[in-house]
Parts: sequence; C-alpha cells; structure tokens
Amino acid sequence: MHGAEKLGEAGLALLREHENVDCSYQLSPKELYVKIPLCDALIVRSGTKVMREVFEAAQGRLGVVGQAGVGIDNVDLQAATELGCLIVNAPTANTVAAAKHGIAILAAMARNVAQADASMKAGKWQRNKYVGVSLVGKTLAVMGFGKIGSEVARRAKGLGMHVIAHDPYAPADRARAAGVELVSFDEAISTSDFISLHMPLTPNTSKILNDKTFAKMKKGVRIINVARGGVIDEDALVRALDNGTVAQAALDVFTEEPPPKDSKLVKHENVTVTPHLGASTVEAQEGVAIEIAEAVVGALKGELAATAVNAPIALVLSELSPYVVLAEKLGRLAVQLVAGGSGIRRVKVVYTSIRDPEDLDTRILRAMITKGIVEPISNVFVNLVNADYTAKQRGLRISEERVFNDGSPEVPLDSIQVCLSNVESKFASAILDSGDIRVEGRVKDGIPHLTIVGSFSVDVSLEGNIILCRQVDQPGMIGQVGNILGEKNVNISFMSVGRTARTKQAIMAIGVDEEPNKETLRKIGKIPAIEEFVFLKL
Ligand SMILES: NC(=O)C1=CN([C@@H]2O[C@H](COP(=O)(O)OP(=O)(O)OC[C@H]3O[C@@H](n4cnc5c(N)ncnc54)[C@H](O)[C@@H]3O)[C@@H](O)[C@H]2O)C=CC1
Ligand SMILES: O=C(O)C(=O)COP(=O)(O)O
Repeated sequence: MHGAEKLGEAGLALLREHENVDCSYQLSPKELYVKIPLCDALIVRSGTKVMREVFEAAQGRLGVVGQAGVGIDNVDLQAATELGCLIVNAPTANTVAAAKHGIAILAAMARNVAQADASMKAGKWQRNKYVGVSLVGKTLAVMGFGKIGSEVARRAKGLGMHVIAHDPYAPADRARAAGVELVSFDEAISTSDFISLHMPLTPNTSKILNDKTFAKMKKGVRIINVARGGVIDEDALVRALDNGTVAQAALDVFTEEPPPKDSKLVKHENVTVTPHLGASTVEAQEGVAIEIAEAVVGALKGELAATAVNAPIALVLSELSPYVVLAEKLGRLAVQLVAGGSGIRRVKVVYTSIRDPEDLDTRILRAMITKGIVEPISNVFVNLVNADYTAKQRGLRISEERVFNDGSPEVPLDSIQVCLSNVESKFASAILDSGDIRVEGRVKDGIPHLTIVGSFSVDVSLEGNIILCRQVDQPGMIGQVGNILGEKNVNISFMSVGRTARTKQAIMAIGVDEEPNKETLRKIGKIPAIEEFVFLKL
C-alpha cells in the first residue's frame, strides 16, 4: 500500500490496521515507477497523474488505485481497465466543502474581498474602487447539477439568488424538488448573471466555455469554477475578461496546476483565485481519507467496491451477492465441460426473473460469468474491471436474454443459464440437441446450486468440486461411487441424481470437498454402468 499525496490521519490509521502503509509525498514519476511494482494499492489526490506508465510499471501487482476525492480525470481509466486495476474514489465526503468553497469565492468575488484585502495590506484605503454587486435577485446558472452543484444551488437560493441549472443527465424531479429549473446549455449561459461550473472534466466538457460560448453570455457575467480548470478555455476567458464580456471570475482550479508563474489569468485584476482548495477543510480531508481507506481495504479483500469507477456498478450488492457467486461458478463449470480444441466463441446467458429489465442490472453477473469462463483457460486474471474488455479481446461474444417468470418479487433472479454454442463437450450429456453446452443454476437459501446439466435436472450445491457421471439408471450406483471416494478419504458433501425416463439414463452429481487423485477417478470410470463422467473444479 502506498500513499502518494497527503492523506488525513484517520484514513492512514484505518489503513494501518489492515495493511503495510508507506507514505511518500511529492514523488517524481520516475520514483513512483520504481516503487509501484512493490505495491498492491496506491492512494493519490488530484495532483498526482496516474497514467498508463504507472500501470505498466506495476507489472500486474497493483490491484487498486484509490483517488481520495471525486474527480478521476488524473487517472488513465482505459489503461487501468486494460491492465485489470480497479479504480475507486471518494465521491461524497468533500461535497459540502467544495460547494461551500464555490459559494465562498462567489461571494468574495462579488464584494472584491481578495482585491480589497491586498490593497489594504499595501497601505491603501480604496472604498470607491471596491464597490461590489448584490447577489439578491441575480440569476445563477449551475452547470452540472450533481452532488456539489445541487448543494451550491441550495446555498445560493439561501442568499436570495434565482437559480437555474443545466445538466443533460440530471433527473428533472430532483431539480424540481430543489426548486431549480433545468434548462438548455444555451439558455443557462445566455440568461444568467453568474455561471458556476460543477461538471466533471471529460472529453465532452473540455473547454466547454470558449470564445464561442463566452460570446453568447450576458455582458458583465461572472464565472465561478471549482470543478476542473480544463472545462474553460483559459485563453478565451482572458479575452472575455479583457473585452468586458466577463466582469469577474473566481477560480479554484486551473488547466495546469500550479499554473505558470506568469499566468495572465491568475494575475488579472478581475480574477479571484485559490490554489485548488475546494476539498481542503480539516473535516472534509478526514472524511475523504476514511472514505477512500475503507474503499481500498475492501477492494484489497476482494469485496465489490460501491465506489468503483471502472467496474460495473455493484447495484443492490447484498441482494445480488449469491448470484454473483453462482454466475462465476456456472461460467467455470461450462468451460470445463468443453472438449479441448473447440474454441469458444458464443456464450448465451439467460436470466429468468420476475423483475423488469430496468430493475436488474446484469453487468456484474455477465462480468462474473466471463471470469468463470476465461480464468480456467488462460493466464489472464479477470476481475470486475477488465471482464468485458477481456471477453472482447478473446473474441467471446456474450449475449444476454431475459425470461419473465412469476416468482416472488423479493427474489431478484429465479435462475441463470449459461450456454456455450458450437463446441464439443467432454461430457456428451451436457450438450443439447441444438449443439449447445448448457448449465443452469439457482440460489437456494443463499447458496448457489447447479440445477440443470444439458437436459438433465440435478441439484447440487456449488461448494467444493463436482463429479458428474452419466449412468444407466439402476440401484446401487451411489453406493459404488461413494465407496471408492470413501476409501481415499474424499468427503462427499452433496449428491443428487437426475434422470430422464425416456432414455433410462441418469446423471449423478456428486459434490466433493477434496480433489480425488487420478487413480480414484479411473476407478469410478471403470464402474460398468457408468457411461461417462467428468471432474469439475469450482
Ligand atoms: N475544487 C475541488 O477541490 C473539487 C472539485 N471537484 C470537481 O467537481 C466535480 C463535480 O463533483 P460532484 O458534484 O461530486 O460530481 P457529480 O458526479 O455528483 O456531479 C457531476 C454532474 O455533472 C453532470 N454533467 C456531466 N456532463 C455534463 C455536461 N456536459 N454539462 C452539464 N452537466 C454535466 C453530471 O450529470 C452530474 O450530475 C468533480 O468531477 C470534480 O472535478 C470535486 C471536489 C472538490
Ligand atoms: O475531489 C476532487 O475532485 C478534488 O478536486 C479534490 O482534490 P484534492 O484532494 O484537494 O487534490
């Protein structure tokens, strides 16, 4: 575990309870590359760039990077995903601090607090020069109505401002509940006296305020930015300040941090600046440190991080947890049933559920099925982060289907079925007439069970390992197999027989705690009534 930027003490203490912690601050990229292969986790703040080189230098060891804040524009998510590294952030603990800093610099700008302070310290008394503007009745456009934007809106209304917002993805009812009207981008920027930026920096929002958009604003508009410097074209802002389109700007963030010493923007007399202090209160930093420490420790333990940035969002985790295990095990079983040499291309997953498709997020289940399929046949370590990417890389086409059934609404899924198309099986009974290998499972009392193999019904809990045998349905079979396993001290945890009357054949599924040796398996294969069998590792 390695901390690259100063983290609150409470978070460090929590980390130390679980991991070895090394705090080195202000490392050069080179120094970081040397340290990183020795670390399982890295925690940074917005000032550290975690680019592809860092993930490459990690040589596969780095499992998680924690960004101790909201914005993750300092992390190369694509590289992290490709190289199987989970990124978690701390999205909630600094919301109020950032919102209050936005309000603080807005109010300071409107009343020239910083400029007046500097003037007095220079021995002057300039009451006429620093006449400000009122906020009451002025229109504020909140650009990005997320966590921080909505807190800013609430506070600005308390100051008597009229607040509108632009956010293409925000739910209208949330804005309505806050008494804020959601408007188009053009309406927001062209009708307001103050514009406050609260969207993430992404390719879509980069330089969203530029010459063209400044030209649409009311003359004398005031700009506040506590989001990211890159959402403004800073040269265009200087031009807009110089030609009076923008009366004032209050900026906490800059395209380059720290900005160049001779930055025209920073030095502009109508600009109020702070050095990226939005999240910097003692309280917020302690909160963020705890939030990120918990996420990183959890991720290192293999828990599904709710704040994972580049993994499928683990919605309603507690509810889906047993299905996540079931999904991986079905993937594992299916792939082990494939005869060597037949390449897997198409995977069909069928979820049977009473839920509407929108109420059931299957991304995590798909990821786990991929993990189950890919891991036994490759050196790739598949995790929630790189599952979809890995599947694509290997040419696996995974299609998902939903089948509606009448069950209890409390049960999110009745069954999961995994079919591998156009492959040969080392256990012919697992193949349907259509040529697909099929396995299906359910969760019973919180435990995943295998319930169908090919066209045979079975019922075996997916714990330990499994032996599947197809035999002529006759008495004494269970005893014969049980004796052979017993002789070698292989403990049977579960056993189930499913038969089809038509063929008078049965499939026996036997759960075993230990892995039987080759000799034991050979003996089972020699029982005359056994037509085929396979040992599957879970
Ligand atoms: N100055 C500082 O120290 C801090 C800065 N931040 C910055 O503030 C940003 C916002 O943080 P939160 O509110 O916590 O995130 P959030 O994710 O809750 O909200 C961001 C909102 O922006 C919206 N958005 C995305 N693209 C947009 C577009 N093109 N136009 C308008 N809205 C758009 C999203 O729909 C979302 O509602 C972070 O991404 C981070 O960069 C966050 C904390 C501290
Ligand atoms: O949370 C964010 O996005 C921030 O900008 C805070 O960054 P910091 O931890 O102060 O470097």
